[in-house]
Amino acid sequence: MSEALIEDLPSGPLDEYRKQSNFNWKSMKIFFEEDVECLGIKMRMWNILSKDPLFSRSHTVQTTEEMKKLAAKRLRRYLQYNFFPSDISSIPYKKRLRLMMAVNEGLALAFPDVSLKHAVGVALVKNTLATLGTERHEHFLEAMWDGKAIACIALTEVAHGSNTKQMKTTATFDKRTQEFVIHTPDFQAAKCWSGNLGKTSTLAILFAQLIIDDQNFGLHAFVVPIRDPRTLLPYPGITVGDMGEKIGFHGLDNGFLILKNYRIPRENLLNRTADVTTEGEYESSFSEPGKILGAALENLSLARVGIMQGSVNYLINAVTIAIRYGAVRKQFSDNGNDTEFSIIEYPLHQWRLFPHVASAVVLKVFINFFTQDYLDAVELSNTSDRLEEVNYLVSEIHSIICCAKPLITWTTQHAIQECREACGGHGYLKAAGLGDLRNDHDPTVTYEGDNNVLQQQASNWLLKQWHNLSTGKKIESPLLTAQFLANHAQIKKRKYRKADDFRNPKYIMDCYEWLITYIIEDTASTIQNFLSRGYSKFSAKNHVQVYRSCIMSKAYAELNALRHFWRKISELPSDLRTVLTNFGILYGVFNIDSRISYFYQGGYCEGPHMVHEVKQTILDLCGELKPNILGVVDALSPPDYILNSILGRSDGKIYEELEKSFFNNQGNSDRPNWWSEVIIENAPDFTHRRSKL
Ligand SMILES: Cc1cc2nc3c(=O)[nH]c(=O)nc-3n(C[C@H](O)[C@H](O)[C@H](O)COP(=O)(O)OP(=O)(O)OC[C@H]3O[C@@H](n4cnc5c(N)ncnc54)[C@H](O)[C@@H]3O)c2cc1C
Repeated sequence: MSEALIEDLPSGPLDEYRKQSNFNWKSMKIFFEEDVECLGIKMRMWNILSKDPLFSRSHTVQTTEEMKKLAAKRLRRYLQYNFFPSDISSIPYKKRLRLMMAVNEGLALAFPDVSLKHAVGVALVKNTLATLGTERHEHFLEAMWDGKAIACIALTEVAHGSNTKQMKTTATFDKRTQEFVIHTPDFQAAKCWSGNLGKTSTLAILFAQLIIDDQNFGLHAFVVPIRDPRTLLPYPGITVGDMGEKIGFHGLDNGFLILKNYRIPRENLLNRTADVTTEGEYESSFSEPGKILGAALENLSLARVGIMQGSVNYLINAVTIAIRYGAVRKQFSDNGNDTEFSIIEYPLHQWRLFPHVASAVVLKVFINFFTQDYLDAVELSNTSDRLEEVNYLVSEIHSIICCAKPLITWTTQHAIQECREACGGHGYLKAAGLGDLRNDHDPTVTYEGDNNVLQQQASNWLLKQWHNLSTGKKIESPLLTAQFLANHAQIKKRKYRKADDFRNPKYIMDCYEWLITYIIEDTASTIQNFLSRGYSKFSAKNHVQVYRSCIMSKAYAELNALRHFWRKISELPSDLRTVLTNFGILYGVFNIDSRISYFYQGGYCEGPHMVHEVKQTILDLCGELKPNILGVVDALSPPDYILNSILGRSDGKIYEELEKSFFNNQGNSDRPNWWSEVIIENAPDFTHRRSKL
């Protein structure tokens, strides 16, 4: 991909700030996009969709029914387009998945409903079939590749979401007929929330407790036909429906499902890790059934990676809108002078927004490059017969994802709200785009694992490494994310000195290592304390979540993000590296500031100096980053068609767009046809009355 292929941005009110940046934004864009082929495929897709009336962008409010219909029609058209290379199914696994992710990312930016319908109904199901299924599921997989089936993932039940082990749907083997009998015992066991299930899916990948002769072998995945693909009517034995109005993602038909002794062939069990023979024998390639559940759910982490990619893109969209608006919007002047300042000139406005731009920069680079690590690990686990050997790697990847997804989605959630407020009243217009970003992004903190629950898995993994250390075993961290703990004795001795330099990335990383080591040790000893007082392990762990484990997970996620970031930007030419280094530092110090009390509590520092230095570094950096802020946002942002915000357009013509928005708003100046129902009798006509005074 050459810079020449990236179009220049239109001239306008943003020129003044654009001129101030001292690097080539197109070179930076190429760096952010990471993979030339992925960017090419996205650009081609955007270009085609922008010319298709079915994909025209609008700011009008539609009914939920209309939005569901539109999303379903768009999904069908999208599948017909087939944006993947024609040989996609024969491309090696890792490359294939990266390309599929790129297309999904591109779609999610503009059409999140369609993208989620595709992600859960096609991509995720394909991946589940490919990784948990075997050759006997090829016909399902082929149908998915050919766009002949829309499916759904049915895991969550009415009474259980996070605690998957307690799911009550059963799949009982009937040796006589060689079938599984799928059954929903009561309403609380009804499957719910499954995307596409409400109106459109014909197949479900359904998770149920596998029962043979009254023995429960745990949660397993089954392919379950739901609706007749020719009529979209449910098969007998199936009760299925839409869950109703939600607070966002209106085009997605989230559904519920109740099965009454519904029979499926034995072969519909996804049997890569465990099978049931014709004789009703349970055969597992694992010794412990618990690990089967782990393998099945690990497969779902692909969706978590997709969520992180999408979430960072939402963050980018939000900061793009707020920064461009802040550069054009002017309020107040000094000393009666008529020349007003752009609101981006105010230190308070910079402090509210620039750390979010820094998050967008760091997290974009992190997720790009972590995706590669993730795909390497998936490839290894899918190709190796000795699955237990990749256990360490999978566990580490799992823990990274379990804290990175909360970090990224919460960061974005908070940033969108700040960006909405930073655009003042106009930010509240639907046409500003921030409201849709906020509502559509919101469930990412819940689905594919509630953030608070996921974080516990990351902190448990860290505590396990700590336990290994203290019992003389080795740290199980092939990706080296926790290797620093081996140096804990030295790390704990670190103290803040006045000469310490927060502008030095290495020093920031030292702070993080100290923080995490301190919290892990404190958490582990507090758990021991609870255990010695008779608490169960479960209860003891629950009592260290607040102020300890949660913070440990967050800090570990930030450390991982920064590590990837420093490593990757070190390969850049110096102009780009210098600019991005400062964004990385701002990200680090801003987050250290929010945890500063731990540095005092743990004796890392005393007196006011450290906190003063941290805060001053943030303020100084905000001022220093201002000349480059627009350039960085331009490098991150998608094209206007995708951003679809009247406040965030690349030409900066916000007032022209607002005017169009006011006047193109259909019926805006019409008298409402219900006017006669609301007029007030004998209301005075002030054009005919004069004051008697
Ligand atoms: C838009 C959308 C799409 C979805 N799509 C699908 C889909 O396609 N397929 C599917 O199967 N599901 C889907 N889901 C469901 C989703 O995966 C679940 O909602 C999610 O896993 C959380 O489960 P839950 O709702 O039961 O929450 P719960 O587990 O009941 O959690 C409720 C609250 O309790 C807290 N909590 C729970 N346990 C603990 C604990 N041990 N310690 C402290 N706090 C705790 C959580 O942090 C959370 O805040 C979707 C959900 C949404 C909103």
